[in-house]
Amino acid sequence: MSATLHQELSPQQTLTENAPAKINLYLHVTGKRADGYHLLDSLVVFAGAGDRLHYTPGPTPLRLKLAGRFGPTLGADAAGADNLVMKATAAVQAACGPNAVVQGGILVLDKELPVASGIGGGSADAAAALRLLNRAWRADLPHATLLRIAETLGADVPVCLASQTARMEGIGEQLSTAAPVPECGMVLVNCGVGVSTPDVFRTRQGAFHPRADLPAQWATLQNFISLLQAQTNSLEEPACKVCPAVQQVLTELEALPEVLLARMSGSGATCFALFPTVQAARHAAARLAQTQPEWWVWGGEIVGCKQ
Ligand SMILES: C[C@@](CO)(OP(=O)(O)O)[C@H](O)COP(=O)(O)OP(=O)(O)OC[C@H]1O[C@@H](n2ccc(N)nc2=O)[C@H](O)[C@@H]1O
Ligand SMILES: Nc1ncnc2c1ncn2[C@@H]1O[C@H](COP(=O)(O)OP(=O)(O)O)[C@@H](O)[C@H]1O
Repeated sequence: MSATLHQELSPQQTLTENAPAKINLYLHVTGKRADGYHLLDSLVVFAGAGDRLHYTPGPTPLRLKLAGRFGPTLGADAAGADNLVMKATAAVQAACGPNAVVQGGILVLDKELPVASGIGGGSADAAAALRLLNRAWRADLPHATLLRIAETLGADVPVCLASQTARMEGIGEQLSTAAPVPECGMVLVNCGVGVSTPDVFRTRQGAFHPRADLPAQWATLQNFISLLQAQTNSLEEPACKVCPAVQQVLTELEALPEVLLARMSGSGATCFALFPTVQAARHAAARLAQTQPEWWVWGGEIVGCKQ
């Protein structure tokens, strides 16, 4: 957060929610609905990387300020009603009962995740706003109500609400529990080119991929990686056509020492790689950040790994 914003906030009153990046470890397009939306099957995890949303209650109206590395990318216009944070805020307000204490004040979004990049930053922000204002305004909306609101905000918002490893099907509304993934490290890389989700879905060709057969528990890290290697991201090939830099990112990730798997997340362009340890991932990220200083590179942990 910038020094100016810090001065506007009173730290004692400020509440904060993390908005972790969503990573699709595999993503199969399994079919297409009559309305043109594609059916998906995906194993979703959350990374230690993320945006942060801060809220300091105060007089109405409620304002949103953008900060962080990618705040300027989102643009000043994006601090209005179109921002998913403000849409989530309006939805919580509309659902509040008479005992809630709805206030104005200031929301500060520390935008640390690249925008329109396949890791659901906007969805994570919306989910963080739902959790944060439900708490701050003492709205006490049950999880089921928040989930219904989340579905109206975007296909990835429901899975971001709990921000825990989950299997995601339908267009994102069908969530089921998935076994915690074995402890490992992750690197995320974005080449700085925003990729349009509709363009990628339109470019996809060929047969649909089947629903994956997942075990109830992961026996070992090797077992986990082997199963992921047998899956794919159905959107990787079309994304490479829309944005050829994705292939370069994948090639660089595959060349890193100790890498176990490299793949694109969501509709791109962010790609991830898995490593045997968090330390190996951090070393690999530091190395890549040196050779590709223009890229956004992060290395660290997956949230909620099996210890
Ligand atoms: C692909 C995923 C996988 O997690 O991640 P991201 O790349 O966004 O991170 C999501 O399903 C993205 O869902 P969402 O973020 O809501 O997609 P939107 O941008 O609203 O969709 C834009 C357009 O893409 C197409 N679309 C989207 C989702 C889907 N399941 N089928 C589609 O055909 C539709 O043409 C839609 O109008
Ligand atoms: N808080 C937000 N953060 C990012 N994008 C937002 C936000 N609010 C609205 N948007 C819009 O949502 C679109 C998708 O953003 P994002 O969630 O980053 O994509 P993806 O799911 O592909 O990573 C952006 O192009 C942007 O215009």
